[in-house]
Amino acid sequence: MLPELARPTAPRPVPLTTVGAAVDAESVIGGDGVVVTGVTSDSRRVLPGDLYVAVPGARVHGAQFAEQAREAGAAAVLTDADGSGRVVAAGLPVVVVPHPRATIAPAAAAVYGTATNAPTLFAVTGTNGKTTTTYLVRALLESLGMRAGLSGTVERVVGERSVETRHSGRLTTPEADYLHGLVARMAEDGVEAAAIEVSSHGLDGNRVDELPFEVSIFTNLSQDHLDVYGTMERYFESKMALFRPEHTRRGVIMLDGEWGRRAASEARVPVTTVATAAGPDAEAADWTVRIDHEVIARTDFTLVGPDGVQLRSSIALPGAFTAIDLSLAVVALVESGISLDRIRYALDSSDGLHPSVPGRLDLVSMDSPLRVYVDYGHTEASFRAVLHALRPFTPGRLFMVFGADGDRDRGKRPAMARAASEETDVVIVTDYNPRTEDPASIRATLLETIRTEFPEREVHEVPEPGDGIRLAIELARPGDLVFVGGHGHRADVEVGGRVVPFSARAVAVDALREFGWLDTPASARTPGEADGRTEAGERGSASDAEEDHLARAC
Ligand SMILES: CC(=O)N[C@H]1[C@@H](OP(=O)(O)OP(=O)(O)OC[C@H]2O[C@@H](n3ccc(=O)[nH]c3=O)[C@H](O)[C@@H]2O)O[C@H](CO)[C@@H](O)[C@@H]1O[C@H](C)C(=O)N[C@@H](C)C(=O)N[C@H](CCC(=O)O)C(=O)O
Ligand SMILES: Nc1ncnc2c1ncn2[C@@H]1O[C@H](COP(=O)(O)OP(=O)(O)OP(=O)(O)O)[C@@H](O)[C@H]1O
Repeated sequence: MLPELARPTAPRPVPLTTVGAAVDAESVIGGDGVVVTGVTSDSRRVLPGDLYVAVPGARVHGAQFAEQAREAGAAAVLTDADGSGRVVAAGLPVVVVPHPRATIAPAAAAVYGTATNAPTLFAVTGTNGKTTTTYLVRALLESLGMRAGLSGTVERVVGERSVETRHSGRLTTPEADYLHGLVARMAEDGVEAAAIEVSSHGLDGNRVDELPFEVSIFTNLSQDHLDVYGTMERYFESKMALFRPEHTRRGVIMLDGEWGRRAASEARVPVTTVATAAGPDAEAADWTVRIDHEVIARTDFTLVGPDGVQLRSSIALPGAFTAIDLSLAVVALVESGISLDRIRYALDSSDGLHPSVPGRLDLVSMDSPLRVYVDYGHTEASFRAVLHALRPFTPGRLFMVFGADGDRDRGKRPAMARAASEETDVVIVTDYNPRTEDPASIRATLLETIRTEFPEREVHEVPEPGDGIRLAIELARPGDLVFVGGHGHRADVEVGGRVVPFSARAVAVDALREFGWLDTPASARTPGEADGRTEAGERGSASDAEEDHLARAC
């Protein structure tokens, strides 16, 4: 059986006492002569020789799984005083610390050696554009002939190998033990640089501690996650933790808007700023982006930097925001020491960047005269950015099929409904990913805003998302465009706490065929196909161990 993707294949044994010193342990019980070769905070991922970090969580104390960890071959456990009794009872050596979650990263760094042996790491944070920008960083690196890695909402990638995030714990920013293991594997595999999505929850939960980011990108900030943070101020502060010397050497910040300006002034590391040339922050910025020409399949732009240096290029995606995301990626690479001339040469050689960003403004079929896009956006700002991008290329009606996340920031729902109503002609409200919430009440909130504030807007309520997508495609006429917001790359949704298979892309392709928009067999792209990679299995998928774990974890 192959090892997991988030583990080095040739781990080195590290004395438990060394780990104890790295985490400033209160005590190490029974650790003499014990060595560990890996670290995990999930008992279901334990491999022989591991240090299992038993974290007191919101739901359970990880020490409950000490026995299970021992049976899987754990060599020792790191936990707090509350958990240590159970570990001793399970017959394992124990390292005791006051706050186990905060010590996952230093323990993993000590075992995997990631503080000194890691690819050049780029972090991307912000409300919208993290996934997109990490894929653009990776595409740029690959266009320079560099071996690249990635970690984010869609997948974790080491060179040609990848594992989907839904099969590796589902978090955008995984736990620190996973990330350090992944970075160690990248280093072992000759990956030269990698892009990592950093969520605010990841920062709060110490998931990116001890990772030596070279450059961190701030894309933007708008309303999201207020169920957790309460105020935008606290949400902002959580993101700003990334821009401190303990996390990153430098920052690249999109200046446009109040939060961008504040991010630039409150960062505690040297920052380089980017702004749109037409915006009010252009004068103050180190780099500006000007949109030269937009067609639906391509956006041309000029990036102007210090001393007038210039890059004229294009991205094969619609929307000014995609050129902005690419500009941030270019500036981050320049800040890491890669010359702009080298980037220009690479982009000129391929006539701009042709990235594949799974589930972000994803055109479902090249062969259909009706354009249907599937997108992962689930905030007002992302709805507006994407719909503005599509509107100029829609001679007919713009349809939007969407719903809102359950168990997440309820306060953003009216603003999402407002954006959908203002920017489109026909709105179809469906369920999206209700999790444990009552889907009818989520729909009711969205519909109330639409019917009260936009009484003229054509609106349909269709609970089942597949039926909603089918209705849009059935009603559409030549010249219309259908935008499905929310599902993006996802292959499932959570309903009543159960994970149910659902692919908006697959439903859309079937509906295009059913209503006569596609005569030929579907040519729907799968994630990665457009950049030459194919299905997970062919491109070097997760190991059996990883898949097994994941099946159980889901
Ligand atoms: C609020 C939050 O972030 N919670 C995370 C946290 O949960 P928790 O503290 O409640 O942990 P717990 O379930 O009590 O378990 C305690 C410990 O026991 C371990 N355990 C548990 C069961 C078992 O059989 N064996 C075992 O070892 C767990 O791995 C954990 O270490 O630690 C868990 C283990 O890593 C995470 O799965 C969980 O994420 C939950 C599921 C979650 O939904 N998080 C979201 C909010 C999140 O982090 N989202 C951001 C993206 C946001 C965005 O931008 O959209 C992300 O980065 O993904
Ligand atoms: N710079 C940007 N500004 C606004 N919207 C953007 C920007 N970049 C991408 N988007 C759009 O925002 C939505 C989310 O994009 P993406 O998944 O890249 O962001 P994210 O930060 O990773 O979000 P999430 O954490 O929810 O996955 C998509 O609709 C995407 O097309």
